[in-house]
Amino acid sequence: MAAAGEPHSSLYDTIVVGAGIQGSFTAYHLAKRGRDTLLLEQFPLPHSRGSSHGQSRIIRHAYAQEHYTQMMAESYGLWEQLEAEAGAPLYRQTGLLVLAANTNPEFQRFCQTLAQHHIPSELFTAESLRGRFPGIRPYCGEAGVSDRTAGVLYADRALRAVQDGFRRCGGALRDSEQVTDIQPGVVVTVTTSGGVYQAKSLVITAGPWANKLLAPLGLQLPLQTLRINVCYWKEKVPGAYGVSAHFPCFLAICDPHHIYGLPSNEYPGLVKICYHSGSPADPEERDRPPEASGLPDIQVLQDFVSKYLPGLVPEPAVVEHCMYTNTPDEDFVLDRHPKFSNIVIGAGFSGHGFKLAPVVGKLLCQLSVGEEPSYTMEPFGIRRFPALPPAAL
Ligand SMILES: Cc1cc2nc3c(=O)[nH]c(=O)nc-3n(C[C@H](O)[C@H](O)[C@H](O)COP(=O)(O)OP(=O)(O)OC[C@H]3O[C@@H](n4cnc5c(N)ncnc54)[C@H](O)[C@@H]3O)c2cc1C
Ligand SMILES: O=C(O)[C@@H]1CCCCN1
Repeated sequence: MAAAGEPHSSLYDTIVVGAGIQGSFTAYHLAKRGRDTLLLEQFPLPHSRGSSHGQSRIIRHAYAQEHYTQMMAESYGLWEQLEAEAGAPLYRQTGLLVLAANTNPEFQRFCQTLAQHHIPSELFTAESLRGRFPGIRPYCGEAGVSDRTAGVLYADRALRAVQDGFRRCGGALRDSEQVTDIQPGVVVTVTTSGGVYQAKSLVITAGPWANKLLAPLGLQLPLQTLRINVCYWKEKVPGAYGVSAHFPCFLAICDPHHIYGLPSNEYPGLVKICYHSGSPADPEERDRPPEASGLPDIQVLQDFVSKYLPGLVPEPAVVEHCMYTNTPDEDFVLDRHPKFSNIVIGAGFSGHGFKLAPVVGKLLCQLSVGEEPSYTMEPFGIRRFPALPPAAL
């Protein structure tokens, strides 16, 4: 292998830009198939500047959109396989409770998808919720549906495991190398802060930096990058909302944005509860306070916690930060560049892509080797966005 700064003497089969969970899983699948693969990451690993860091993520079959529930069947199997390879637990089953007014159409779609796919689940009324989950104070007319298969993924550990798996299959991972130029062609030439590399195909999985890399390639996707406040709330009685007390993950369908939570586990005595939106932010200046008055997300969460979860102190005890990269419909972008077919793009994971990364990585791998993808790619195509500047294509 060439040292940093020297040109690689041979041609890679594929270069993957961005070692978040999506790029790392793509590289893992490519290397497993024996492809000579280089995974490039701009920051030293591990880092907390993108979207894949932190202790925990929700994993669930439950989705209002059937295409994700379908993909999750395979994703669970691939997570198990990675767990066996890593020899360390990567997730813990806790169950998930979806909460909403029983007339809510999105809630009804969750119920339908769970039933159609025979996912073990249970329906709750406000009364039965109160009986089963004394830590929750449901309002009149509220309903719940559980997904018993859901749980928590240990995110940092999972990211490390997939990168280790990639290396074990012979893949090359170079961190602290920022991609600064991409020259398309039958052979793609990639220049980084540390060297120049060539490959037959390229996969761009750059998280909130996606549009920055795509601009010189004549493409701008309708992506919005948001700074998310990841809030942890103190239990009045330690463990009352914990995994050992069988408190589940939850997703409360609220207007305009959902609120979700994970039982206390990673930080003893603290429950993670977040707002499924944030303030627009450039990933280069993520923590700069927004100029106009930002989203009142923490206030909304405080109101929710005081009304709904009486066993928690209604003020966040710890706040961490993470980035969402949202598409207008919150479906992912998994497609080839419209002009350069050997450049594949994975972007816009809209705050729900971690659990699906094993399948996303497989699909991006299939696209880059020219194989028919295993799922319908209709929801994920670039052409669904009507406002793409035609000059770009
Ligand atoms: C607060 C929060 C909660 C979430 N909760 C859940 C959940 O419960 N369940 C779930 O399934 N999903 C969840 N998600 C979503 C999930 O974490 C993301 O969808 C996923 O991490 C996106 O991964 P990514 O690889 O696309 O992006 P990233 O992790 O940002 O990776 C992109 C990488 O590309 C690198 N890069 C960018 N530009 C360059 C360059 N020029 N050269 C080299 N490298 C470059 C970046 O440094 C970065 O490491 C959550 C996200 C957040 C923020
Ligand atoms: O992907 C998930 O399961 C969660 C749901 C709520 C928003 C954040 N992501």
